[in-house]
Amino acid sequence: MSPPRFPPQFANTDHRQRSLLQLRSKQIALEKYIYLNGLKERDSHLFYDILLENMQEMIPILYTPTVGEACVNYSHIWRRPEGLYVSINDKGRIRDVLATWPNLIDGRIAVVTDGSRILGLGDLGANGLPISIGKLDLYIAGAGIKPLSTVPICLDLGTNTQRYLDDPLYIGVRRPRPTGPEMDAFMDEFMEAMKEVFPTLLVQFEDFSTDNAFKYLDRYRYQYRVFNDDIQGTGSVILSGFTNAARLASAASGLPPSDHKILFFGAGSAGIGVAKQLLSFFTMSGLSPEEARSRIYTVDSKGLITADRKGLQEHKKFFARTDYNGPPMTDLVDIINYVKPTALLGLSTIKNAFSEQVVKAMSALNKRPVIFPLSNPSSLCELEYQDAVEWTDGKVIFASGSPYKPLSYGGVMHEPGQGNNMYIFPGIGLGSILCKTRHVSDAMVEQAAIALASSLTEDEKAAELVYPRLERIRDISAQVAIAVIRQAQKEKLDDNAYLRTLPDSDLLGLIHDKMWQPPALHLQSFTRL
Ligand SMILES: NC(=O)C1=CN([C@@H]2O[C@H](COP(=O)(O)OP(=O)(O)OC[C@H]3O[C@@H](n4cnc5c(N)ncnc54)[C@H](OP(=O)(O)O)[C@@H]3O)[C@@H](O)[C@H]2O)C=CC1
Ligand SMILES: CC(=O)C(=O)O
Ligand SMILES: [Mg+2]
Repeated sequence: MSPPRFPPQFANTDHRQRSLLQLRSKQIALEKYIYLNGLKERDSHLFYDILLENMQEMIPILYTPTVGEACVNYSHIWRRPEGLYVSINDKGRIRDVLATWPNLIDGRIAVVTDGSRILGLGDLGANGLPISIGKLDLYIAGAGIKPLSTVPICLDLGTNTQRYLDDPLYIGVRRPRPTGPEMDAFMDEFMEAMKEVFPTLLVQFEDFSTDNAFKYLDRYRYQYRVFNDDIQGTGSVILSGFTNAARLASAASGLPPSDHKILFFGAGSAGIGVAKQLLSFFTMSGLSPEEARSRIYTVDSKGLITADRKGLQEHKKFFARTDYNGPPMTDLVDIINYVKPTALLGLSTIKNAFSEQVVKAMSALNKRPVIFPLSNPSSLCELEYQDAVEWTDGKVIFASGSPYKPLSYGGVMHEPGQGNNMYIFPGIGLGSILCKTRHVSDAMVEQAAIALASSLTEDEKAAELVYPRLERIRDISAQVAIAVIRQAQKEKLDDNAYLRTLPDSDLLGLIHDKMWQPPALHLQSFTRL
């Protein structure tokens, strides 16, 4: 049978517009996600073509916030296999399961989640796969990684979420999650098998629950080419945004950078990962490591974290305060009035935790308070942008994990920042792949942050942005990638001698040349429809 024919008057631009029109005709965000997912299957080049042209519109669908909804409902909206599931029942033959992936030779980057903490939505089990897919779409769109070289993986290890175990359509293994030695043995076999099957692959750990996020990063970071996006990627992106925010705040207050004080609301993998990375803001401002640590305060569900608290988890100990000996301090306004922070960062998953009283307390202490409600998706964000602007009379320096739209207040347009690791991981991945680094070092992550912070254009600085505009993400990823490559070379972690011979301008050119572009659309590609 001959393939279906298309009317001769069909033109590529029509097809782009038709797809966009169909997308825009859907009123519900999850329906837009399902539509785009189908388009990717029918014609992936067209999908990436319109993604690159319409990032502001499409990234919030493919990534946070809508990807959160897609994950929560994944078993119900599932259409087709689109990633690799490695199940706890595959223990003993994980290598064979990985070897079923169709593009073994091309595999360069895998995003691996175990679904145990998807965004702030909790344990979604096997429904977590769309987060790996969404992150990899950002690698493709944001850093020009070839689609065929990306490997989305969800470890299907069970779930402790009863409603999924009870759901007849749940696509994952119906059992509680493994713990301790059983989980460790699975992860050891998985990582070993990944190295065997995909020898040059970079692994990005994504959305593991906090205990396992820290544990497996420590366990594998010098053994394999691996990094944890929630700890290191988020640390890097917030170091960058905070550096720019502190400059604006200091310009208003006259406060030297080293006098900033940061209060973290939320002390999980993201909160502590960011806090550790922000130490270098203070050390770069001239403080000793110990002085830097003293500028950071952390709060969890029990209040201000102090060293005298019984049973304090390991990852919270480093920032636990030894200079407060009073009764537990649990009210955020009290904590703010005690600490007197210049910046309040939310990584707590608690919607609207930054109430009007909280924001006004920050405003009373600071001419320009830095407030970053970073929890994802938007339904869990600690503070709406509109409230932040109104309650600070337009003075807030703001970045959130999920996107908000610019708004007008007091006759002036205000533009929020998006403090999301999506500005960092594509460049870290691209740089790591190109220079064939053996590991992703802390200094590489730090250099990525510095490159991102310095990437603002004059126009973006004039608009008082703390992050660049999303349309420039490929340029930004290229700058981040250069910084990552140069640092890997400095530490002799790289294995691509040619890149060492290139001056920065040529290296930048090479990076741009390596970025994948969707091929020019032509009608033949539609015969699959
Ligand atoms: N913007 C970005 O790029 C990124 C954002 N995130 C977001 O950060 C959030 C947190 O992620 P992660 O650290 O892994 O998650 P965790 O669940 O490990 O951490 C949440 C933290 O918030 C604390 N918390 C919970 N309830 C309260 C409360 N009522 N008052 C004060 N603190 C509270 C928890 O306290 P306790 O320890 O006592 O339970 C814990 O320390 C998620 O929403 C995630 O989407 C993550 C990565 C990147
Ligand atoms: C952005 C991200 O990685 C998270 O919210 O987990
Ligand atoms: Mg994450």
